[in-house]
Amino acid sequence: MTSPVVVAIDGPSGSGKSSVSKAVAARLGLAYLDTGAMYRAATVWSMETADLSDTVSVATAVRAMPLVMGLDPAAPGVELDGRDIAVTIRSTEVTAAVSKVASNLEVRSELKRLQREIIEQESSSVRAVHSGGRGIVAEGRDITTVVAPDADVRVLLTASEEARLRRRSLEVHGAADTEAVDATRDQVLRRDQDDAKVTQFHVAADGVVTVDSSDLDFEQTIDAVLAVVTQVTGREVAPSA
Ligand SMILES: Nc1ncnc2c1ncn2[C@@H]1O[C@H](COP(=O)(O)OP(=O)(O)OP(=O)(O)O)[C@@H](O)[C@H]1O
Ligand SMILES: Nc1ccn([C@H]2C[C@H](O)[C@@H](COP(=O)(O)O)O2)c(=O)n1
Repeated sequence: MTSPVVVAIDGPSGSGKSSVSKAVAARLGLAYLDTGAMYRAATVWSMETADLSDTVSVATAVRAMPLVMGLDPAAPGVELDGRDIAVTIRSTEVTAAVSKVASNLEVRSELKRLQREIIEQESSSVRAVHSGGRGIVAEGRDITTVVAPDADVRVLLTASEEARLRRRSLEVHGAADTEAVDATRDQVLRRDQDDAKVTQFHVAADGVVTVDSSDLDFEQTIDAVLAVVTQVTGREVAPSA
């Protein structure tokens, strides 16, 4: 049995955090936590049950939010009050509003508490005895610095603005021409600007390893992150099938 490992990955929008973290978790047999999905779920819940312009009302709502995070990297569901909201949280409306909710410091404090609880649970040695020594890959904007600064492996996944806009544009519009890229700027660059007021994800903190994926394809980026895991923990990763 290998001991549990915690891998923390931060980075700006479109750098590949979610897709790369999921693949890394699957390759290592670890759980996967998408903390951005938690802020998005908090936004959905606040839209439904609070006044978005009132920070106290939003914080009160989020403290009572009936959220269940799925941790399977192959199917990481998000359940709110018994409803599957995996699609809803990716809507344009939620994406446009999420930075406002994420800048509410009381919301951040509550979600940090929940995130630490999940990371602790997935990496406790008690659980490891039963699960063959799991662990977790947690990704977001403040995991390496605030939520899990003591994680075994800490990675800042970056990419140039151009690469991030192109990737998001291809994903959302199926094209990366000027018009499609321009339509993507708000959800990538404006959001980063707003998010950077409360979190620091552009520069690696001390001890955090930067992986720049600007000139790497998806598979090369996964391999680069796995190489950091091996380098830091000594854990060998089996080649993909
Ligand atoms: N190295 C890469 N090369 C090419 N495309 C990539 C690479 N990494 C990720 N992608 C693609 O870029 C898009 C954005 O990736 P992803 O959603 O994982 O980014 P993210 O950092 O989680 O973004 P956000 O924080 O906005 O949710 C996806 O379509 C993904 O498949
Ligand atoms: N640890 C985190 C994770 C996410 N956020 C905020 C910033 C984003 O705008 C929003 C959604 O994240 P995404 O799904 O795009 O990765 O949540 C944060 O502040 N801290």
